[in-house]
This record gives sequence, structure tokens and C-alpha cells, in this order.
Amino acid sequence: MTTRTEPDRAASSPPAEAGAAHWLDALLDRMPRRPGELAAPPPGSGLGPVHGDRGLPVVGMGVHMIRHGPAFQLQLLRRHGPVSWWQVFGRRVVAVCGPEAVQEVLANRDKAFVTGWPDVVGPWFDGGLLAMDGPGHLADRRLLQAAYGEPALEGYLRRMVEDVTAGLADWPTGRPVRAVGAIRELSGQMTTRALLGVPYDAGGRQVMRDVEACIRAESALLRLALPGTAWHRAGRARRRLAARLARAVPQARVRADDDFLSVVGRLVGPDGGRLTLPQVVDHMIFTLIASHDTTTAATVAAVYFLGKHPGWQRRARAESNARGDAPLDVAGLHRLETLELVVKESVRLVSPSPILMRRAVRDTDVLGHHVPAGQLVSVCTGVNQLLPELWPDPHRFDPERFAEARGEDRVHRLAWAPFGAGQHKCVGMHFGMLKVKATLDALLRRFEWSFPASYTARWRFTSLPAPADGLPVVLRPAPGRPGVS
Ligand code: HEM
Repeated sequence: MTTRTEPDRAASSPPAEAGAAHWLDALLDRMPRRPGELAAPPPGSGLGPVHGDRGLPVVGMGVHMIRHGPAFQLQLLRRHGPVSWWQVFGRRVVAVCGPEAVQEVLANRDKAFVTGWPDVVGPWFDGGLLAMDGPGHLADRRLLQAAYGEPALEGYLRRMVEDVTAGLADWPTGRPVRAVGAIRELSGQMTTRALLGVPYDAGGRQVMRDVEACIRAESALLRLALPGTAWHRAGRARRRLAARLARAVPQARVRADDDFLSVVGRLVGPDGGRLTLPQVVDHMIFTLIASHDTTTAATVAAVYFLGKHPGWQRRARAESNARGDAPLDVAGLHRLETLELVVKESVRLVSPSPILMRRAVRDTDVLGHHVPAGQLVSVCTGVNQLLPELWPDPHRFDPERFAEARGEDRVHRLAWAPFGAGQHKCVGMHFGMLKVKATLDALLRRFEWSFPASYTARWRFTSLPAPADGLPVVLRPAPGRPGVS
């Protein structure tokens, strides 16, 4: 069974060639690349320059990136090597691809790199872990880690399982549903009680609309707070979120509840210190943003691949149904081994966060290439996940490659890194995997679905990857579950 996604096809051939059937891709293919050097290395340094493509004036290679994502960066790797650069909307960005180059930047041994996210997405992450560096980041991360431990996860999972079951009750069968929008809504329904203790229908919906306004502004081109713009809407949304959280934190600190905000509010560091109210507010806003679209993208990818590979869908459903009516807990999710393999393979092929942004704080080098101070660097973990040098038959949907006996992900510690690596590695990785698996478990027990052999999703990379058509899917009642429709 071979599934060729947009990035998959392009991984074995240049993106423009892969998509040449579409007029826009044919046009992009003919566009001048205008190659050149990023910056001259300091004389006598022994370093080489970074080579790359300027593309069109202003737009640069931005449209290539949106249409082809990791496949575009793979093409940069093939043209210019593991350290290259490209221009996007007037800005030069270094692309670091391949396991060694990615490892060098993420290990960050000489502390030359800091987070580059605020430079790219704007102020929406402010005060969150991914906008911080150095001792402040380390101290907050150590403190917050307790809120992601297994005992705490059990409480969040219980809430998410109740909410996913209720959310799916409204999903129709027998007519097309756009999976991307429906799964995003479901993610919101599963988030607000687990993270904030707020039911979706009693204020949670507005919270998620505000979170989504911030997410949308991350990729806005017009970054002025003019009324009517995404930037303006996000500013208002973030202020509403901050005000709401500022009211909620004092109550959360004293209530003995097991939602994420209550757990974070009660955390005490080794020195007896607690996070201040503004710190909790900022961390919570970033957590809401970081958890929502990533888990949506991962679930959408798995729904797509399960629909293209009914054998895997049946196998995963059989494991989910084997639980009978027992409630789903963390141990129960760990036992869903097929789902674990399917999710790992889905986020390998379509990585929810295929690049990690960094900025050089001083002149430095990556694999002997000169990177000047201030330079933005995109660390392309998503490319590594598709490299034929690392993965046998990399475009094939083959979840078994993650099984203990094969362990293809063990070929290099950065061959599979959908949750990042190094200082900023996703602290919510287990939480995210639980949420995605709990969503898929509920879907599998209730529905079955498939996509025609002729259907291939075309992924777009405006912000996180999503099928351009919203992934229309027709659900049917799952077999072997009498009484459930
Ligand atoms: C499938 C789901 C998820 C994926 C693929 C994912 C991916 C990532 C990646 C790649 C990073 C590192 C970014 C970088 O180094 O630039 C990251 C960081 C982070 N993620 Fe996740 N994430 C997921 C779910 C979650 C969830 C559910 C939460 C919280 C409930 C969360 C919270 C965070 C936080 C707080 C950070 C910043 C860590 C730090 O800077 O120290 N993530 N995530």
C-alpha cells in the first residue's frame, strides 16, 4: 500500500515537477530562482558561504513554500546542500536540513541560537515557553513539567474522553463532512474543560475562537492593527483571553481540581516560589495555541491515512473495540499499539510542525557554513522524516516501520522529530499523543470511512499543514457496534 501525499511525491522529485499538472506549479517551475550567497564569510575564518535562492522580488519563494512545504525545503537541500537560504516576502531565511545540520542547531552547544518564533509569528506567543530562552525558560519549563506528568494527564484525559464522546454525537453519517473544520471544532470541544475547567458551551467556545484568531494572525502578511485585519482581531482576542485568565487564576489556585490551569496554578518550585499571575496567563495562552492546531493537524493526517488504508483502520478499530465498555484511561491508550504506530507514521509523512524557527544571536556556523548574527534559521525536521537516506521507501504509509522489530526511527535521533528536540522539545508530547489517540479511538469506535483510490489530498502549508479542500469525508456507522450510529 503506497500513499503519495503532496510532500511525498515531491520528496522523490522536485516539487515543481511533482505538481506540474497544476497551472500554478507549472508557472512556479518556470520562475527564476536567482541563486546567490547569503553573506561573505569573515576573511580567514575557513568557513564557506550559504548558497540559496532569492526567487521573485519581495514574494521570493513564498508561494513555493506554501504549496510544497517540506518538499520545497528538500529541493533546497538537493540544490544547495544541508545549509541553504531562501527569500520569503522580503526576508532571507536559512534552511537547515538533514540529520547532522538539524542536530547541530538544536543541540545549540555554543548558545548561538535563540528561539526565532516571535520574529515570525508576532507577539502571540509572548511570555510562553517557546518565546523564552536561557535561565528564565529553563526555570519555568522545569516548574511546568509537573503539569505534564502521568498523574496529571489522567485528569485531563478523563475530561477529554467525556467531551470527545459528546462532540461526536452530532457528527452526521451518509453525507460529506469537511474533516479539517470538524476536527478543529472537536479539538476545541476537548480543550477548554481539560485545560481551563471551562465547559465548551459555557464560555469555552469563545475562548477557542480567540485562540484561533491568534493562530490565524501568525501567518498574516499585513501586520498592522488596523480595524478589519487579522492582526487587529488577534490583538483584541489576546486581550480578552488575558482578562479572562487573570480572573480565573486566583480561583484556580485554590480549587482542588484536576484541570491544567488548576494544576499549573498550584505548582510550587524547589525554592517555594510560584509563577506570578501574569506568568500563568502568558503560559496558558501559549499552551492553548500550542496544543490546538498541532493536535488537529496530527488527527487530520491520521484520519486521511486510515481512510486510504482500510486494513489499518480495521486493525486499529479491533483494538479499540476490544476494550468493550471499560472507560479509556492512560494505561488503556498505551495498549492501543496499532493506533500508536499509525499516529507516528502519519506525523512522519505530514509533520504538524515541520519547521522550527531559530535566530542566530551572533556570527556562528553550521557544518562549516557562515551564518551571520541576527539571521533567521528554519530547522527543517519535516524534511528529515522524508529522506530516502534515512527511511526505506520513505513515501510509503507503513506504520510497521515503528514496530520494535524494525525500529526504523532509531537510525538517527533526528530522523523522526515531529515534537522537536533540544531545549524547546515539546513539553506536551505525551499530552498531545493522548489527545490525538483518544480522538481517533472515539472516531473508530463510532464510524468507519474511506477515500476513493483516485483521491489524493493536496496539502497546503500556509500555517500548519492541512488538505487544501478541507478533506471531505463520508462517515458510516462503524461495523460491530450495534446501537451506535
Ligand atoms: C501532535 C501534537 C503536537 C505536536 C506535533 C507538537 C509539536 C511541537 C514542537 C515541534 C515543538 C518545538 C518547537 C520548537 O522547538 O521550535 C513544541 C513545543 C511545545 N509544545 Fe507541542 N506539539 C504538540 C502538542 C502539544 C500539546 C498538546 C501541548 C500542551 C498541552 C504542547 C505544548 C508545547 C509547549 C509548551 C512547547 C514549548 C516548549 C518549550 O519551548 O520549552 N504541545 N511542540
